[in-house]
Amino acid sequence: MYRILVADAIKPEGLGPLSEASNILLIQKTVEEAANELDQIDAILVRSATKVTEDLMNRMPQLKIIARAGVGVDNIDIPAATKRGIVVVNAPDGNTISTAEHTFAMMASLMRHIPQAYASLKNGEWKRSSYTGTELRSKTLGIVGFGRIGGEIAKRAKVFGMEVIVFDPFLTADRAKKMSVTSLPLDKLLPKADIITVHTPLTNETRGLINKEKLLTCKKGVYVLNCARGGILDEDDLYEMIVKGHVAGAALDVFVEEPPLGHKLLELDNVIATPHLGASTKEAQLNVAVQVAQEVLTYFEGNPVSSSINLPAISKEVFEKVQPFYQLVQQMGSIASQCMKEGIQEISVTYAGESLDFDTAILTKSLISGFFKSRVDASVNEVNALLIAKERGITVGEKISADSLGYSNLISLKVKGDNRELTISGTYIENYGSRIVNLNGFKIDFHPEENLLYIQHTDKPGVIGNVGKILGDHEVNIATMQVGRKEAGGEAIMVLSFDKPLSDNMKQFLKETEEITFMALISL
Ligand SMILES: NC(=O)c1ccc[n+]([C@@H]2O[C@H](COP(=O)([O-])OP(=O)(O)OC[C@H]3O[C@@H](n4cnc5c(N)ncnc54)[C@H](O)[C@@H]3O)[C@@H](O)[C@H]2O)c1
Ligand SMILES: O=C(O)[C@H](O)COP(=O)(O)O
Repeated sequence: MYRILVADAIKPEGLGPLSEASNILLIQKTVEEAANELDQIDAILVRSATKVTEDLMNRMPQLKIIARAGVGVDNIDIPAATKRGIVVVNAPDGNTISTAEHTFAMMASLMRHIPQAYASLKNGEWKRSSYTGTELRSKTLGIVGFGRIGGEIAKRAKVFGMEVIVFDPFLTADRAKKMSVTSLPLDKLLPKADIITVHTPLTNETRGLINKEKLLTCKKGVYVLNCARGGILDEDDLYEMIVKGHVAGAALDVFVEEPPLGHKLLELDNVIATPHLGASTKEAQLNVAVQVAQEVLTYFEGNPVSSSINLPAISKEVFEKVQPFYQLVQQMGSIASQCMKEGIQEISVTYAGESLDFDTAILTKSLISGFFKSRVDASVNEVNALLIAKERGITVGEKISADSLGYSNLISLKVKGDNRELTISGTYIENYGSRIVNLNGFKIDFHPEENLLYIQHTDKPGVIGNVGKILGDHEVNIATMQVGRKEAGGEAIMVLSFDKPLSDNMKQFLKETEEITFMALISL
């Protein structure tokens, strides 16, 4: 049973797939309320309110996945999660439209003094001339951070007859052209814009990105908006620039400290604000809840997630291509690890075949995690597998080969240890499943089952029969048996599978067969 803590207000209607799963228990409590059961929690679902710190992770030793029902992950300590092998996922586009619409509503409200006029009217006043506004048409809008939300704002601004200039260091010329916006460096954008709106994530680079020095380069009378994250616009500097009259007004949905009770910016008449409402629509909340519920379910079903922050992101199309090989590579890694109980120096993986024509990095991570699972105490998965390999001084390499030896796909692994080397190749055959087709240079063909025994021996009459007899004498039922050899009378291998795990004692009995040169019990 997986225990999932829903620590913030996430729309229950969107969590249907999780609440319906028989192996999942949803616990709707804050971190404080769940203090006594944190050590049993497998997943945590949050919005921006709960801070998922390293300290909290230390109190949650079973935690496997953190799901952010929204975009910004600045409330989650990603490096700490990565180190512990905890997957972090978010809902990258579920609230894009809502936030873009909110920003636009804030912009119109700011320019037309709607909140101030409304408050005045409610107060029994009728001050028409005090609230003369400014049109949006023909104004230049500067968008800093031109991702999903920035892009949606640009589309709306164009319809309002605004000129749109943008700054985003990662923006391609192609996307700028497609979106009909002018891309400029920040120092060129700031003096040109009548209104500036920021839509970057909060990172070390963007914290204080728009500060006093930058605001002084803007037009006198500029309007600024922050519906992204508190701190991208430096709050103290903004306050000073508004008080001095250089900035005409600001619209803020987010603050460094939330709630910003008693904040000096809120005392200014030309600052309008909302309590972090960008994503607060019925639609966005349903979208983000559905997205993270699906991701968490996918994760607990043992499949690769598609919107992970600390794993390479994969699209639905790539996900479908990756999925058949995902378990195969983990099993190959695990077989190699259990056959090589010694210090390892190098692991190299080769991918061949047309059906592997995608970024195979996720498969290599899955393979390495399979390799380490039986070796390290720490929880190991695709998130921290490469880190664990690096910490242990193991070189991991990945290559593509044109030669798939007639298979539609072929994944080959070579592990170099202190004393010996091991090679293993596997393929995935549609409607047939995973097959191991080569082990240590021996052609073989077996399905990686749960309980396996690998035997290397001299090819002599009677050896196979002897192994069968010893197992039979001890009432061990062989489910399948595959044999392979390079040449008659040379070295040969057997791979046997069983319905139940084989006891270590059996290994002792089998060792008495002098032709056996190597043996490994494998459990997958
Ligand atoms: N107010 C709200 O309720 C609300 C809702 C959703 C998102 N957000 C915030 O809005 C941010 C943007 O969301 P999005 O969905 O558009 O994300 P996104 O990832 O699609 O876009 C962010 C853009 O910022 C750019 N960027 C990164 N560093 C930059 C820098 N130093 N200078 C300029 N640009 C930089 C990136 O290249 C990217 O294009 C989120 O990170 C989140 O913090 C707030
Ligand atoms: O980053 C986001 O998705 C927004 O800031 C929304 O935050 P919320 O889920 O706390 O409303």
